[in-house]
Amino acid sequence: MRHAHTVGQVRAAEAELMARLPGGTLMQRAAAGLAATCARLLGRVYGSRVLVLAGSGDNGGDALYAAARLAGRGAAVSAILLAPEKAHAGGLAALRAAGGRLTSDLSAFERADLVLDGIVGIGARGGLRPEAQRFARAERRGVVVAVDVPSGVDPDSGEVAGVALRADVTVCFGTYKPGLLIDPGASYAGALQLVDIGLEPPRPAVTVLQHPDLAALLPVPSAESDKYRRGVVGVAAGSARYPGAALLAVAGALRGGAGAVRYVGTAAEEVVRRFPETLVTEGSPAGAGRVQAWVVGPGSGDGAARALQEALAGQVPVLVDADGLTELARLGPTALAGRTAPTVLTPHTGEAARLLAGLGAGDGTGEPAGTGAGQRDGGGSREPAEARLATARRLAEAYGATVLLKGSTTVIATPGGDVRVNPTGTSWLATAGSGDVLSGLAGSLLAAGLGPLDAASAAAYLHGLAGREAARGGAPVTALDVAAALPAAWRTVRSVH
Ligand SMILES: NC(=O)C1=CN([C@@H]2O[C@H](COP(=O)(O)OP(=O)(O)OC[C@H]3O[C@@H](n4cnc5c(N)ncnc54)[C@H](O)[C@@H]3O)[C@@H](O)[C@H]2O)[C@@H](O)CC1
Ligand SMILES: [K+]
Repeated sequence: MRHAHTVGQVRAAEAELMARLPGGTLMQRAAAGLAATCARLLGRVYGSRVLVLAGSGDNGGDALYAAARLAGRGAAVSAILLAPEKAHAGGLAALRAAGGRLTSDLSAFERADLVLDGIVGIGARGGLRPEAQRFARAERRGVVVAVDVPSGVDPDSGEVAGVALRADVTVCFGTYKPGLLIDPGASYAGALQLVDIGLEPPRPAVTVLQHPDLAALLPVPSAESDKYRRGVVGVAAGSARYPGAALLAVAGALRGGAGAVRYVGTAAEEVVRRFPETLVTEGSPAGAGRVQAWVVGPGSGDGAARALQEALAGQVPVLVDADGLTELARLGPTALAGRTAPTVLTPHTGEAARLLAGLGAGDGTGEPAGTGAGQRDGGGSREPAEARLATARRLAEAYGATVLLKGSTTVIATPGGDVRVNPTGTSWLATAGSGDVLSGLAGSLLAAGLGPLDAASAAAYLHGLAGREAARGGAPVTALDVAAALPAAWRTVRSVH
């Protein structure tokens, strides 16, 4: 599990630690870890060409001290100072003493075996300044190692206002920063290396799961398991207008670890023809047999209102998606007020906007917020990352539900303030119906006994891996391909232990 902390949290933890340690200790720890990673990347330090890009703050200080260590081991180190009069004095003196030299020759960037990006770290304000921008655009041959954060990436949100330096490796100090885990920042960070500098930060702002976490979370049938003990997931999806959504949600649910899938709705015949292992009922959730979790809404069209009401009235977890979300936005958060079992909402950006608009609904003061049931567009994710984090948090708190906000980096937030971001996403998943597969999958994990945060984040993780697996070699994928690749995704996470 990777934990990330905001700049504010890092600064507070650093201040607390620095008060107990001799001055400069943290920077030396950071520089030692940074130099060790650079040495590993170079293989042979002696005779290698290293270029330092040093800004005016402590990020530049880290880079200069690390470069001094490399110079001490025989690397030919040169440094470009972006603001020479404000460069870190101690770091610069150390580099000079070790034989490093200053340069203003930009071609050094292109020639270096390794570039240390110490332009700016957690002190970044706004987009990269003009004098730094040319490095983001320059050609280079060697490895780029970002110090703490790739310069130009907002450490808290992952936003890139304009350009940023693309790193092969980012060496971060004390804890990961959210911007390294969230796109677009994540795509600039390369491989992440954490250097322990003794920081003890509080509860993380953002957490990211890794393969071993998934392997520990995913259900394994025991010797006593039968299909009912493994959980039955009810899927209320599909309509005359969108029968395919029923098939896709069921396809996801069948690969989610529940012991059985119970489909309820108008597409019963198609579902059982395609997936004969499914239990089917033509009615609505109230008339169906017992389930351990409901998935409501994919392609439900006009049937969404009744299905949602009946599913919410039960005391099992309910996952609401698509037309179910449009209906929930119309009703507002009061529709969930009496629930004792968890609710999971899986909006894309357009649905999230409807849910936000729905915050005034249902309390007698707001206008109904729905913008047309049955609408299956608006799945884009161009909203800034920072806004997406805030949106997920706000919806989770206001609706008292776990919210999985789909996008290039899917964000999962709980009403209690936990936030996870999914690291496995791929743009190949931006394909019609892939959200329906995700809903079925997450509902199935809920029925199998995972809590709402774990079910939603494990589903996003597996779904992303399955998307990558299906698109292997650069082929376009369909939602059914993603569902079919889910078993491979399970095997992948279980193979790493
Ligand atoms: N505070 C600490 O205890 C520690 C800090 N460390 C390092 O110190 C860094 C933070 O240092 P600072 O607080 O000095 O801040 P930074 O060095 O990250 O940035 C501040 C400087 O960058 C310039 N700057 C700000 N935004 C910019 C932009 N968009 N484009 C170009 N330049 C910009 C500012 O003029 C300012 O002088 C961390 O990222 C980490 O690398 C580490 O040494 C570990 C310990
Ligand atoms: K940096």
